[in-house]
Amino acid sequence: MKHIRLRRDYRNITYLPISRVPFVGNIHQFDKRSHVFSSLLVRLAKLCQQQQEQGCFCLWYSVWPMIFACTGQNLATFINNSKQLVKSFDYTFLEPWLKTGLLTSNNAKWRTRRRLITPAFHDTQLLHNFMIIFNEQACLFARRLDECIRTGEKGKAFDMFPYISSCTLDIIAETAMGEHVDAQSSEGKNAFVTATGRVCGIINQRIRSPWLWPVWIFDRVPLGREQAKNLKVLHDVSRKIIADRIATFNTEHTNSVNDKKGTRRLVFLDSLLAQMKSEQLSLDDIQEEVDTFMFEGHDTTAAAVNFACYLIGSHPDVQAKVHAEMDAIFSDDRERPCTMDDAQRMIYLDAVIKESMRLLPPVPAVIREIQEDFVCNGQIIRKGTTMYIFIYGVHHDPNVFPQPERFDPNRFYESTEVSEERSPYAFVPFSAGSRNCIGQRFAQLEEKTILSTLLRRYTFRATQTIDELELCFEAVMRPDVPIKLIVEHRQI
Ligand code: HEM
Repeated sequence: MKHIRLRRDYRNITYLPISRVPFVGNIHQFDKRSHVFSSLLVRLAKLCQQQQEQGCFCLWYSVWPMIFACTGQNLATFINNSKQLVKSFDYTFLEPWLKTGLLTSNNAKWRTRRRLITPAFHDTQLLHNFMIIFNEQACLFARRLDECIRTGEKGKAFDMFPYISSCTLDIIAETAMGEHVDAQSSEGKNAFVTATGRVCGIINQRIRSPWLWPVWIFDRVPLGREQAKNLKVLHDVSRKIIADRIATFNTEHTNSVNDKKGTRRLVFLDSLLAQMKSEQLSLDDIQEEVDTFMFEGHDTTAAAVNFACYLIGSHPDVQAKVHAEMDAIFSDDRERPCTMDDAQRMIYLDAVIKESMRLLPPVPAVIREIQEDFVCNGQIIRKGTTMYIFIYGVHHDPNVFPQPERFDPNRFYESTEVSEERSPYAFVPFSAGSRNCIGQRFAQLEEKTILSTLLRRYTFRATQTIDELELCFEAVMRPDVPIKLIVEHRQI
């Protein structure tokens, strides 16, 4: 009965030109190949932006409806609604690793945690420490690229992603836990680094494979056992680091706060430990938040930097402008660390980063479970429905971004009337509302530091078109075909 009522309620948004089979829904059209399924979503988003007022489409996972919101206008009606902040079933796949940390928790627990953790992301002393870490790791990354250019065949294209990913992993491990995991120097020999990469891969694979969703099946198959083995490595490491930090916290904490040249840099973990007593956080509570930062703060920024390098490398005119901005800020100094002031002066690079995240958003969708009936642009959405905030679709709405497939940083650079009139929900790479990304400022500073370090030294040349990348909408967007860039030293 419930299904019949839902079918009636959603009939206006299910007319799209793909057929639905009773009790199967659209499952038969969900291609196993992630990039093929992703391009179906892109096609449907385009159609509903052209033809519909509601700006959303519905796919049926058997008898369960999944609604994809594809315009900023329909996000506005529910993204800020305090009753619609609950994450969907999909996030339970993260729980074996993150338990119920900030990303996966809901309701009262999420509210308390968000209140506790937010100040750490606005702490100037912490951000200052983080800038030092960003710079150290970005320089190490540049040295690795130098080596690559020196030893590789000159002018040969290669995949930069593994280098970028090790850099962002080193950064998040040091800023979250104060720990050097040496992803950039250990060449895959560090068990923690290997386990992080493997667990992220397994989670994505499980999301794509419905037969692995039931816990009682997943725990018994080789993939589930492999995840458990790798998670043990991750949990053992983060638990030991936290325990060690607690043991020395009381004595060293005062030094670090009072003396900026203290022996140890304050990191997120210290901020949580400081609240441990007053807010009665347990060791488990702290561990789930540290693990959450490790997950959310590593792959997302790596994808963002990778896509930005690719798009810069595909547009020589844009690259020339970024180079000119770098020269204006740093003149010909390739080594000076990037400061907060420098980052603020990178106005064009800022527009390039934003336009990259519009065209290729690192998180292509976020998913909520509707908690009570509500009306969105005249369309009733029922309690229990899975609602996708389809960030990729929203960013490609031609009514807001004319010629949406064109990479044009001027959309964010020149403050035109159009951009001022744009809805705040038309560009949401970090989601929006009270459940947005807590690490947004951190990520922007990290990206600017890494990109300015690279763009002072190198020129990128892309060798593929966007279509050739075969984009896959997973928890973090990834190209199915690795992005290959030619990296050369800049001629001064
Ligand atoms: C370019 C990089 C990043 C992008 C594009 C990004 C994007 C997002 C998005 C879209 C969400 C909403 C997720 C959802 O509702 O399911 C989110 C949440 C979150 N992000 Fe990020 N993120 C980035 C970097 C970071 C970093 C560096 C950190 C930590 C240091 C971080 C920590 C978090 C956390 C903890 C949440 C959950 C917030 C909550 O539910 O209250 N993110 N991020």
